[in-house]
Amino acid sequence: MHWLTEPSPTPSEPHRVAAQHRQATLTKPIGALGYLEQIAEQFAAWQATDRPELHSVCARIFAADHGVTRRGVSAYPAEVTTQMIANFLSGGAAASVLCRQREVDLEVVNMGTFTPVADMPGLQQRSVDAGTRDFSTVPAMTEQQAHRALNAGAAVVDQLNCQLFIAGDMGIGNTSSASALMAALLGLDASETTGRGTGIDDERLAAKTGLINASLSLHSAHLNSPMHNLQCLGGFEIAGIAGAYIRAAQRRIPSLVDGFISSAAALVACRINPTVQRWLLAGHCSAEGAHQQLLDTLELRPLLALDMRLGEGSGALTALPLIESALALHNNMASFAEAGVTEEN
Ligand SMILES: Cc1cc2ncn([C@H]3O[C@H](COP(=O)(O)O)[C@@H](O)[C@H]3O)c2cc1C
Ligand SMILES: O=C(O)c1cccnc1
Repeated sequence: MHWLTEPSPTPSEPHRVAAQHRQATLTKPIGALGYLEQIAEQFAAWQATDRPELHSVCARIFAADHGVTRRGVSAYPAEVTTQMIANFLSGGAAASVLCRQREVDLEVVNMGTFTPVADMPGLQQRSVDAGTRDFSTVPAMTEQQAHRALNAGAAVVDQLNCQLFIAGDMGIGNTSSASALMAALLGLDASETTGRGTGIDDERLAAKTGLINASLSLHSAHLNSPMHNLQCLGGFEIAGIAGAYIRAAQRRIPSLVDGFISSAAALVACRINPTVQRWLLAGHCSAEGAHQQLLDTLELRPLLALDMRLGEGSGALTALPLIESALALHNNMASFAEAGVTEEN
């Protein structure tokens, strides 16, 4: 069997049940901590313990350039991708600040930019090619490139030693790729999956939507499997993130999914290997309009909805304190018996 389709382990149902029983003994009305209780129970199942803890979180930002940027689909020029790689590593990007604040280990993975990026501490060079090709005229990648990008994502996760993985994305133009993938995989019109990304106006949004629909028609004969969708419409960073989610699930490492782009990568991952879904948790719902539907399809409930639309892992990193609170409550609250509080009638 190819590694991509190796099933991930099943999270421990007995430990989920044990954690549910513990929640029922804590000094609060039954269920009163709402979704925070289910998060603690989910971590119990993932870690196969009734007292789950979270000490080590790793974030990896996958960066790549997109040929489709030459069609004016983004409010920003493609060179921002490489400029932001330096900004992540010098500590000035949103993701850098949030990682510092929460003591999250951060590295950037160069999956393939138009211009080479010099080595820097914290940068992994895993370039597949100098950016993808323009998917509005040709397939974004060859099948071999798609596999190389998926393998690179897996290799990143193979090096990790952590209890929770966060993937971030950086790639000017990548909302076009994500929207095209979502439309192709869910059989939707691009008008249902396409948004403003970095903030394009109405006119450019209409052009972006039209371009994606035309691209779906162009590649229609080939859009017949998750791999072929990824190859025709994907980005190297999206493929890297998909490969990372698959390998993380296989290694029993849960992934906290970020925004629209990483969710599109999660959809690709789950279509390649449906057992990945049980190792995913959604950090937030992005302001990119189609994200909620994507999360519904993935059966993931976002922890936050703050109108963020940045990517980089920023939404997932912002949600991290809620997970820490869920686990602290689960582990440290007193039971009715310990506190001498009378239980329900
Ligand atoms: C300075 C800057 C920092 C970013 N960090 C993430 N993105 C986000 O915006 C891009 C996607 O939007 P579009 O498809 O419209 O280009 C991606 O790079 C994504 O990571 C950024 C964008 C900019 C401009
Ligand atoms: O939700 C995201 O990941 C997103 C949305 C807009 C631009 N960049 C990223």
